[in-house]
Amino acid sequence: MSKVNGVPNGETGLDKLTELVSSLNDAVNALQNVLQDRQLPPFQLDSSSPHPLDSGLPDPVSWYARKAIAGLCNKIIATVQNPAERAVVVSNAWLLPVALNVVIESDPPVVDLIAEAGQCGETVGNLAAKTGIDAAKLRSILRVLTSESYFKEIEAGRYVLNRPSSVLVTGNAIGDLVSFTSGPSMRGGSVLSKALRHEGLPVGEKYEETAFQLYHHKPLYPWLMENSRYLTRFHRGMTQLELYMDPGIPSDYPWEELGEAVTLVDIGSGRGGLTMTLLKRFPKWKAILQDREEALSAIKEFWEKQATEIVEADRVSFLAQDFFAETNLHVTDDSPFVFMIKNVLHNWPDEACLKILRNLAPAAAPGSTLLVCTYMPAIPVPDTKPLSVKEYFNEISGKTMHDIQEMHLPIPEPLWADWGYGSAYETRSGATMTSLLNAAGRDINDLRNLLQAASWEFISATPMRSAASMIKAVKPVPTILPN
Ligand SMILES: C[S@@+](CC[C@H](N)C(=O)[O-])C[C@H]1O[C@@H](n2cnc3c(N)ncnc32)[C@H](O)[C@@H]1O
Repeated sequence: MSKVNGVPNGETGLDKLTELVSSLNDAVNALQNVLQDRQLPPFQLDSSSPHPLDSGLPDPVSWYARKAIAGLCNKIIATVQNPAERAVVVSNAWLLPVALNVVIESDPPVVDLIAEAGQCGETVGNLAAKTGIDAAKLRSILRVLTSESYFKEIEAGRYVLNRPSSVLVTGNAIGDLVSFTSGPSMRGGSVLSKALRHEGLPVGEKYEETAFQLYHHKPLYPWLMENSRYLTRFHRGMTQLELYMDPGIPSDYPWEELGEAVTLVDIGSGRGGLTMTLLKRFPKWKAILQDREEALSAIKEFWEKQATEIVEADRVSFLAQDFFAETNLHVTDDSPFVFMIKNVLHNWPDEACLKILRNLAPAAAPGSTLLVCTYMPAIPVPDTKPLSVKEYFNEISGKTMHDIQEMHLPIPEPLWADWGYGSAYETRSGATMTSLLNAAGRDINDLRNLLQAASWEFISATPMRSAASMIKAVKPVPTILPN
């Protein structure tokens, strides 16, 4: 099983590149079998229509096969490409967000003009005339995008929309989000290495300013308040993104195990879409949505529209609660509190997370459950028996997500240890939060330590068809020492 660079694998006799390509074939076969079994159309790059698997809840095999394929393709490129060439190409990767920003933010947006032109496509000359951008320079930027499979150049200088570029068209919430990530966020990130070096500060001193702040001279949230165009688009984008990146959260966590009648305390709830889904599913559940005072009226309005009967039955309450202040809630009936912190901790550095977690203490009786839904990049598990990609998909084929969770399978070789590029969304989210908010991506050990430091006992981490995992912790019951 052991492999040394360039030396054939002892068991299979395959060199690394052949092993990667054969694994890729196995992952593609697993995905194609799903398409066949479910009578779904083939994946098309050049069509501008979404594939049925681009939204909704995917089956487990296609969820993991797409991760594996992305990870393996990237490892194949890294294996064969000249490292010198790759280093220069990768270090120029800033051109990609910049090019996306050009086609979204031009007036009118280049992406809209190309979409409107339909199958005939639009020429760079017309795009230049309508946007005022120099044609030669625009073409140079568009080449960056076509080489990454955004748009197709059907003849010299004529472009059509394809599936990857279709989500950038105005009105699509993902385009809204990308206008922020490829613009203000990416510009903030450009000074991240300077911010990380703590330039000008004595050794050991903490750098409080984020990279975003260093660049924009304002922390993220005050900056967004002053740039309302981005604020609206950012919120719209984040809400929509959840549908693509977290489709499995309502179905993949064993919610029913929490009890027949519980009160879900949703901390930093936002609109509380997941909580709403759960209250609709479990008629005896209640919820307390906690958020900043200024966020509450929009949250209430959302519930009054989307879950009128739950609001009228008083099963939900809305509480202005700063999570940096102690929670003073008391259970008033026989529905114990279950605390949930979803997509919040990844925004904050450790000290702030500790405050948030410790502030639950007054309301958390011994034995209380806390669920933390957050990104949790995988880490190497050196002692596990390795599994090939083929074995992995044979094992999970036909199984439910619950069966797969129970199997505790390692990430298959040769994707060691984290699906590689297949988990790019999660790893990039962690580092983006470093740049925007001085937070950092946390693996299972970091989360365990954080919870323990706040007197919560880590119980389990459940993978879901989501970029996030669900961490369960409990408030320990104090042991009574015998006299
Ligand atoms: C990234 S959103 C997550 C929202 C929601 N939990 C979800 O999963 O979609 C972070 C939420 O934390 C809230 N928040 C930020 N600072 C807060 C504070 N100091 N106290 C309470 N809520 C806060 C924001 O208003 C926002 O709704």
